[in-house]
Amino acid sequence: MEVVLHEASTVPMQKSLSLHSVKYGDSAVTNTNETETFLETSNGVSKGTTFNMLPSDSPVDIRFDNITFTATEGGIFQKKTKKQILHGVNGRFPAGQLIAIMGPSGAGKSTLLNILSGYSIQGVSGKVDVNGKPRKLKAFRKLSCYITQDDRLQPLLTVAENMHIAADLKLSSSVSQKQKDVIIDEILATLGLSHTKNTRAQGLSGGQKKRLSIALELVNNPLVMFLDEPTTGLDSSSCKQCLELLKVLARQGRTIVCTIHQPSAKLFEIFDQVYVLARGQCLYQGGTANMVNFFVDTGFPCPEYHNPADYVIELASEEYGRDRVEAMIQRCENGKSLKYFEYPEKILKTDFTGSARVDDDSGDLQATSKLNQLRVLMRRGFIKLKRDQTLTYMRIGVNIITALMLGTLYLNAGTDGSKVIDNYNLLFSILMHHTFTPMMLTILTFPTELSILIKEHFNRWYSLKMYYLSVTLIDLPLSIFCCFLFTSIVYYMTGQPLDGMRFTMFFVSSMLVVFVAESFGLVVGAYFSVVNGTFLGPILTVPMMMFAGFGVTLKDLPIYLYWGSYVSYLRFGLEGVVGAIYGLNRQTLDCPEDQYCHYKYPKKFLEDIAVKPDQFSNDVIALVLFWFILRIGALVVLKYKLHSMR
Ligand SMILES: Nc1ncnc2c1ncn2[C@@H]1O[C@H](COP(=O)(O)OP(=O)(O)OP(=O)(O)O)[C@@H](O)[C@H]1O
Repeated sequence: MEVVLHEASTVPMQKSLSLHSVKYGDSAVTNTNETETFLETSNGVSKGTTFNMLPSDSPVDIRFDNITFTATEGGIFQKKTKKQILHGVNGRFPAGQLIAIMGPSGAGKSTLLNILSGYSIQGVSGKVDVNGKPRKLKAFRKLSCYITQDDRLQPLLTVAENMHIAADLKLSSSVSQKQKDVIIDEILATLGLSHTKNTRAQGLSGGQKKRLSIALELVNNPLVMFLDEPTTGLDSSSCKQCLELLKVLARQGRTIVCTIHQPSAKLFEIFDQVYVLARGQCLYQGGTANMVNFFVDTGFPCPEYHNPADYVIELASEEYGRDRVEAMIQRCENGKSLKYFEYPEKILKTDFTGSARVDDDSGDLQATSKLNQLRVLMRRGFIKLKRDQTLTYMRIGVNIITALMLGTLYLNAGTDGSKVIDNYNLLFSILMHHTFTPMMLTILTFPTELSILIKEHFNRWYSLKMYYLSVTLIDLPLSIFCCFLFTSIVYYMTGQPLDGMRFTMFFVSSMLVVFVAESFGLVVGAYFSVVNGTFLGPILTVPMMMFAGFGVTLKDLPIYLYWGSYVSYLRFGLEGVVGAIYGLNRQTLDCPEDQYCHYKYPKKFLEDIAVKPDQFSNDVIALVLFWFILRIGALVVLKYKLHSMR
């Protein structure tokens, strides 16, 4: 059967093809045994390709009434002010249509898109109906997806790997690997990405990245797609390809809503329906072709040879005065009027029987089990770790170089009774290394992950807890390896006692300090930007150093500041490593004949610095508690952050 894309004015909904369907995930893969030619275009990505995924459920019709959005402005210590962005807008986005939300910069396009997709929930009032019933957000999220303006892809993974990870997370476990491969191949072929399968996402062109972003969300066959400025950054040919592809997807019965800035006349024609915003109010809603009639009806016709898309933006920007804008808002009744829709009787359905999924808010948001999410995220994490060789080698290299430097600087300080203070300084330097290296690495790298997390989490790829657990686990092997390497080199070169027990205590204390510092970095990185985090991380670590007993010993700490030693994880780390080296009844230290050895007796040294040598188990418990609390803290901060952004 040949399905040819119709003109924008016709309304071909989902075709009834002779199909056999394979149920997968939320939807169905529907295989036709005939070729569909979607687009009559020479440069269209889909010409002659077979695209067999049709939505399995009834199409989704979105209607919104009296939508108002009020933003709260003002920082933590500033007076809060309210700013109304959307002013009671109304509208209807029927299924099977490619819809553009247009308007000048700041008109409220992204705000409206965010509200309709369910991404923005705070400060919103009004009503959104899905197939005639009030939208159930959980159910709606299960059948929709949001594609952000910036391409939030995993740059180190190839196109095929990105797709397989998406399929493994977004398709039910009952779908076999073979079926997933078929789905992936089909999507990539349709989007013209088959030849880039083995290219890493970072090596794709802007248009290919955009198509990959769409491909990833198509994996579970959503009925509704929201795209924020899908053509930004693309050349005119790529823009056309991208919009034509979206039109194909719309024609199959999906509701596709995009925000777009100022399309050329050619691009504008591709859309079925336009929704124009001017300062948070609806200026026009209806068929693309009818917009010119609308201008005539309001008494402000579009000048001859003028692109209607340009004209409407000029109008909305008030280039021809505010009164024209007011007249148009009134004429389209702020989006209530359906007069300018093409074939309103056909597309503006009122009978929505048989669309069960729009009501189904039962079960988890994610398609697969928690265990599967963790497994897939760990797999992705290890691939990234392996590919990000610069960072991985840098981490190993920094540990080796720092260990060699400290080893050379404090050569044999561990056995020499005249160098006990030097050795103490070394122990503190080691803890500084274990604090700053992992903390700064996390503060610098985590915020870049955050944008991908926000997109994937909103699109229901995985739960936040599983993502967080994977982040925690993935880094463990490399952190342990680096710490072991560092400890072994420093310990041996500086002549610390070669005793298995002492070495183990030393390594365990060091390792726990690394884990705590990493978790602290995660709390900071989850909340603050890279710039603020880079400033705050070290600043907040300085009091920890002060209260650890370095510089001012714990004995000399003023009583009113003693509490500080309990909140400083470095204090427990220092106690652990000092106990490992000078505790366990260490014998008298060697003292060179020509030297004065004030701390020849380790016991005296421990007394002077007020460190109890028998506290190792308490130190471990305290550090594990810090680790645990900070990890939970970072999860809470992340959850808050994801929630507050909505
Ligand atoms: N959370 C918020 N707090 C304060 N102001 C906001 C908030 N969200 C949106 N705004 C303001 O609302 C207006 C509309 O923003 P929006 O991002 O929706 O515009 P837009 O039409 O998508 O613009 P552009 O095309 O430039 O992306 C802007 O002036 C923006 O600063």
